[in-house]
Parts: sequence; structure tokens; C-alpha cells
Amino acid sequence: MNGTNGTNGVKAAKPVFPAEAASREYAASLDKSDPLRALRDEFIIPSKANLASKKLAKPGLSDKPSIYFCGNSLGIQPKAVAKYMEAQLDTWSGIGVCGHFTDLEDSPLSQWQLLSEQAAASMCKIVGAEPAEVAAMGTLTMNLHLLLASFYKPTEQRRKILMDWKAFPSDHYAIESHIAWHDLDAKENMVLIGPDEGTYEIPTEKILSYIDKHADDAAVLLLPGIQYYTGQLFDIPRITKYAQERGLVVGWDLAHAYGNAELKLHDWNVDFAAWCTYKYGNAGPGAMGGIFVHDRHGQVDYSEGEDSPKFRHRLTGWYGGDRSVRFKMDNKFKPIPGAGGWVLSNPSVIDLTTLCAALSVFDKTSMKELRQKSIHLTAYLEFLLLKDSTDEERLFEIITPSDPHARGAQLSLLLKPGLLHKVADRLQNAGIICDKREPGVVRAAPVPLYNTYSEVYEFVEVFKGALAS
Ligand SMILES: Cc1ncc(COP(=O)(O)O)c(C=O)c1O
Ligand SMILES: Nc1c(O)cccc1C(=O)C[C@H](N)C(=O)O
Repeated sequence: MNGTNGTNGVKAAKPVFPAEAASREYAASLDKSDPLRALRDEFIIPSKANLASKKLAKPGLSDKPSIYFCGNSLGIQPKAVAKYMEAQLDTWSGIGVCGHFTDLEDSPLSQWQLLSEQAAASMCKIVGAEPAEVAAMGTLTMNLHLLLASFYKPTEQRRKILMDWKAFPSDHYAIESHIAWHDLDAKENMVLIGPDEGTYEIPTEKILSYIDKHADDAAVLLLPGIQYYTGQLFDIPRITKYAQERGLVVGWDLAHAYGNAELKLHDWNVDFAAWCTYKYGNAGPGAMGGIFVHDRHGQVDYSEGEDSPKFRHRLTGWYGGDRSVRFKMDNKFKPIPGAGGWVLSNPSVIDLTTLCAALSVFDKTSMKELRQKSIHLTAYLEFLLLKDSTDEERLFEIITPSDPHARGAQLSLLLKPGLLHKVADRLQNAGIICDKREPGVVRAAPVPLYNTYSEVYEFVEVFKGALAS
């Protein structure tokens, strides 16, 4: 397989496809030789019949599956979810409150007090962190607020937050409200970094130049790992290092990068990060999110005595308190060392259950393997979309970077004005699920865990047919 990440950090070349690759048979041959093909069977693929009928029903075995290219918004259901949920419901009905401290034989789930650690143990592999640097908790926007409460400490001199020009609205509101929370003017203190006029990709050099420009007045840089609209994957290690060397604290919103790109948050020395798990993570709509706090920020110092722990300030709650003293009820907060110390409440075990089920699928593979396939699968999509036409002839433009190392699974296709609804309808009628973003973008995300090369081929046939009609 071409286009894989080589060893020693050397980035592999972009996959190249021969002319004969543009056929249904070739796509099928790629599926046949795909080493990860068995993973598709770990999922329930929404069926065309169900999408059309709008009745509550599970997809039947003989139903034709839809082509699901919307993992960038909501991943599909892993079969493990039903099994894990049943085990959890049986635990609750079987032993009630004793579920907190009892590990049951044959259950894939640990006792409730340890369930968030079970999730973190798998999640840390996806983001490249030590287990203690990751906590399963809350939801993305909520977690960004909690992390900003700890890491955005504006001073007279440093008060600005550098961010992207088209941040997902929730991130924009979170940052805006945090600045206002400190009685500062939001407009003055939000520095939006965007692409040059008429382009979509933000060059790394441009981000670095903003960091230079604001090296004396910016407190935090908070960017998306992958930009939700354009699909651009940023150079996280380079940008992080550059900003930190100039005194900024660096956080990443990994909503679109979690389970999609290979991440090494610990080695990259990222200060903090947050993500949701319902996109490429497949943990279910509104599923529990995750945070990363670098080891150096999560330490608890007892050098002044057991009763006077010193730790980075955060907004606290009892589930961030060390388990050994959690039920002593002495009202002396001793944080769990690491990201767990940011947890507030008794977590929903139902949410943790779907998360653990989704993570059990990731445990069958690795981000390295997934990314290898993803780079190849998305390059195949790009190849089929672009072949046989020139930039001038096409009724769409791919606004996602063409460098596979500057994007994840998603390609964002910007259509000529007036075409979006027609194309979206045609895709929907053909049982293809991907999303549209006004004014004219179709986002298509072939996901390596469950999508196939044949589906990519079919998608392009329908997409091009819709444009030609
Ligand atoms: C980049 C980004 N930030 C924030 C959100 C919102 O997250 P949540 O609703 O889980 O807080 C999303 C997706 O909905 C997103 O893609
Ligand atoms: N979280 C979503 C929701 O509650 C409803 C509809 C869509 C979403 C999404 O996740 C959108 C997604 N973040 C995006 O990139 O557009």
C-alpha cells in the first residue's frame, strides 16, 4: 500500500494510482487486499431501506447498506455497544449500588468507580498520551470551558487568545465568553487566524507569523487539530513548540482529529486538549468527551504536607478527588494526579459504557494502521474526483489540502453557486450519507474503520452524475 507513514518520522509520499484504478473492479480488488477489511463487520451500517422508511427498526440482514461518509459528524454504531449496554443494565439491575465497587465476572466493564480509567486506558492510545494524562469526562464545549478556566490566566500584558478564523461556533462562543468572564473585551482579545483571500488552507508559516506578532500580548493559542470546514490538519508539533517558546500556553480542539489522525500529544508537549468521541470515535450522539492535560500540569506536590497539596488551579468537584480519600467526606480536596483531577461529577456509567464499547473496536487495531488505510482511501477518493477533468472544467473545488499529511479522512468539496441542494438531494436519494455546509460545501469522509474503496467509487459516480445532470 502506498502513502503510509514511513519509519523514523519520515513522511511517506502521496499515493499514486494507475489509470486503470478508475473502475469498479479495481476498487473491489483494493477492498480484497485491505488488511483492515474485517473491522467493517464490527459496525451496524444504516440501511437504505431504513433511511427511506423512517420507521424505527434495526437494519435487516438482507437490507442494502447505505454509503455512510458522515463519520466526521457522527460515527455509526459499533455492535459492541448493545453487548456492553446489556452488561451495564444487568449490572445496575442485578446489584444496584454495589456496582460502584464490584467487578463482575464475564462483564467487559469494570466497576463504576474504575470505569473512567478503563476508558482512559484505551483513549490514551488514540491521542498518544500516558494513561494519567487523559480523562473521559463531560462534553467537548464544557471541557473547553474547564480547561480554559485553568489555562487561560490573562495578565495586564498577555490577554489575547489566538484561534482560527472559522472556529466551530461552540468553540468561538466558549472563547468569547471566557474572555468576557475576565471582564475583557472579546473582540479586542480574540485574534482570528485565517487563510489568504481566495484560498482555504492556512499555511503553517502564517500561523507562526501571528504567533510572532502576538508573542508579547497573547496568553493562549487554541486551534482545532483538524479544521471542521476545510478538513485541514495542522502541524500540531511545530506550532505547539513555536508558540510555547514565545511564552504562550497551547491547547488543541481535537474534535475532528480524535480517531482520525495520528496524535502524539505527550511527545509534542501539548499543554491541554479536548475532544468529542462521537465522530470518528463512534461512541454515540453526544457521547462523553475526553481531555488531555500534560503530565507537567497535572502533578500534585505534597512537599508541604499531606494536608497542603499544591496543584494547578482548576474548577473542582469530588470525582476529581483521589479515590482513596473520596469517601472520607473531610472536604479536603486532594486531586487525582493527572487529567483525572479535572473531573467534577460522578460520571454517567451509561455514557462511559458506549464509550468503552466504541474503544474496544479501536483496541483491535492501532491509529498507525488506521491512518495508513485512511491516507490511501482518501487519496483514492481524490484521484477519482479529479481524474479526466481540469480545474477550469470542474463544477467543484476540493478545498481540503492535497497533501495527505495536512488532512484527515475528510475532503470538503466546494460546489459552484446554486448546486448544493441538487447534489445533496441526489446523494441522499442514492442512499449516500454525507453532510452539506452552507453556502456550498459537501463534506465526504470515508472512514477507514468501516468504509470501503467500492463505496468511494460509488460515491464519485453518483456525485459526478449529479453535477452532470
Ligand atoms: C470543532 C468542534 N467544536 C465543538 C463542537 C461541539 O461539541 P459539543 O456539542 O460536543 O460540545 C463540535 C461538533 O459538534 C466541533 O466539531
Ligand atoms: N454535534 C452535532 C449535533 O449535535 C448535531 C448536528 C451535528 C453535530 C456535529 O457534530 C457537527 C460537526 N461538529 C461538524 O463538524 O459539523
